[in-house]
Amino acid sequence: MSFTFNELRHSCKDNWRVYLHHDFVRRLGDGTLAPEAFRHYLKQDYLFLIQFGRAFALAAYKSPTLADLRHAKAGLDAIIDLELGLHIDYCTQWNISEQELNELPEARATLAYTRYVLDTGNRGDLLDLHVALAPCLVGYAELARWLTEQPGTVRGESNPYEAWIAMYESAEFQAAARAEIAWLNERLADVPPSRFKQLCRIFDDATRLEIDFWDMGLEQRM
Ligand SMILES: Cc1ncc(CN)c(N)n1
Repeated sequence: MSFTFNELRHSCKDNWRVYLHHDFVRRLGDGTLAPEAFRHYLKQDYLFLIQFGRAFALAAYKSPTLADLRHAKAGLDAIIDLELGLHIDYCTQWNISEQELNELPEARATLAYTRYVLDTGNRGDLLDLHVALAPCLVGYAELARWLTEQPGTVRGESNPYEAWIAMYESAEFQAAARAEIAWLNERLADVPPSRFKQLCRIFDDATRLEIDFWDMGLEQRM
């Protein structure tokens, strides 16, 4: 029996839909998201991305081959250079200083999600870790594509969140997500059904933690 990423995604299709089509995402798309909710999300996402950078570094550490090591490095580059670069620019535009970012406490949703992924990677193997990382990379790439297809999505300068959407629909980010899916498809082809079931649990856990992250942003919770 051979499994694919699509089957993994399908195994938690209801939570996957809630994650991708969350109110936070819809409001980013039509430009109606409260600026304070976005600021709260931005600040927490900065902290999130730092921890995810550590998780991709853990993937590099756990990589047995040069190909795996290169794949982990590409994920780390996507987080550190592409996403965190934009975040820091964004924070400047939204008057959030570097000092404020460095003094921020982590919200519970940030702590729960990032430490779940790091713990899964520490106690499991490289496949467990990449499955825990997948909703982050693959999910944002998919939700950017979904947003661009929605008739209610406002593009251009009249949407204050235009640059955010553009970053996730960019060729570089979409390519990083496709590379993650290809890597997962190769590994999933060899796993037995009992192992696939464990991986579905990890994927669903990470997807639910993404939903909590949107909720945290929308309700500006700590
Ligand atoms: C919470 C969260 N999840 C995913 C991404 C996209 N890497 C992000 N920036 N933040």
